[in-house]
Amino acid sequence: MNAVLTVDRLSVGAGDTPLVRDVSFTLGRGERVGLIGESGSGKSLTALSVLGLLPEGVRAEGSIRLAGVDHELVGAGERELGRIRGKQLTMVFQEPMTSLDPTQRIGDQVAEVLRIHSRISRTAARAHAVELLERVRLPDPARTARAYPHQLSGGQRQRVVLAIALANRPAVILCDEPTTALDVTVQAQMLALIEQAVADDGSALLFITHDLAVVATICERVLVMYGGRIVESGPVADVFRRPRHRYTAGLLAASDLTADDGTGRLPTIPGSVPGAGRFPAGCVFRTRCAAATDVCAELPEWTPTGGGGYACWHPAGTP
Ligand SMILES: Nc1ncnc2c1ncn2[C@@H]1O[C@H](COP(=O)(O)OP(=O)(O)OP(=O)(O)O)[C@@H](O)[C@H]1O
Repeated sequence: MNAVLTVDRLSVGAGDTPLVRDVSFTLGRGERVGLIGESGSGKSLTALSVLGLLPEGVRAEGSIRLAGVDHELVGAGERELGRIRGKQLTMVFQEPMTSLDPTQRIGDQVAEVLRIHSRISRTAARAHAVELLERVRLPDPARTARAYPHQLSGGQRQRVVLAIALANRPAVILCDEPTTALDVTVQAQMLALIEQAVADDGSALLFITHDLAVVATICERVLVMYGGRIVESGPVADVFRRPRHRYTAGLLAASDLTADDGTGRLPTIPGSVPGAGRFPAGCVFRTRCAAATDVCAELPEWTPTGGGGYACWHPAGTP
């Protein structure tokens, strides 16, 4: 595999307290990897370490390397990191207003990230910004470009953040619960956009989420964190069907990654995998779901779950 991001023995701590321990993983070009784990297991600190955005008093050790960048990211200076952030490495957070400036028009904010990293005229950047807003399917992009963040819905704001993240065709996109605050339909549209964007640009995706259905929908590989460590990793289908770590099995059993019978309740499927508890024996996960409601209507196996994601399984042997 051609690794674009290599994290090697990353440890993060605050004073003497270890928070992330000995985490190693790679992301290949165009690869979509989920990072799951209970609250406080170290997912966000891992992603923030990659961006060099750890909070005051929290320090990283180990190695983080980005293909094409000849220096180490752990301990790199603000100047070096500033050249990489927003260009090769971008992040989409859960709450779009933490990323957007409430006093600046949307189009100017998108244009700014283009101009920081490449020498293009203000006019060209503005025109490209409108194209990017169109790419994330915002209605009337030229008008949206003139709007301020408070004039958009939460889902539209998150699309703007995605447009900013995609602006410079990054090598790696880190997403930290980007769809958690959105309603089910908007969440599905956002996932489809992210999937399409990484496919178009060949970016690697690290997707942090609590929602295992989202992982089954969008990711090929998954890393499971527990107590600051990666306790299990592998292709989504393998890890979800045959979890090896007790914690992963518990996480799957507690998840709502199961078929919805239309009642809004989430029944247990008979014949489920021991330990995981909810999947039909021999089921195969589809990881290239378009994540759109209309797809689910056409194909019953693409079933919306109560958690707002999509359980993308179908019986083994079906194409
Ligand atoms: N600034 C900080 N100082 C000290 N400890 C911190 C700091 N930020 C986070 N932590 C601790 O580090 C651990 C990992 O936090 P992190 O935010 O990475 O977890 P997470 O897996 O992303 O959780 P969540 O799913 O709730 O976002 C937690 O125990 C958290 O309390």
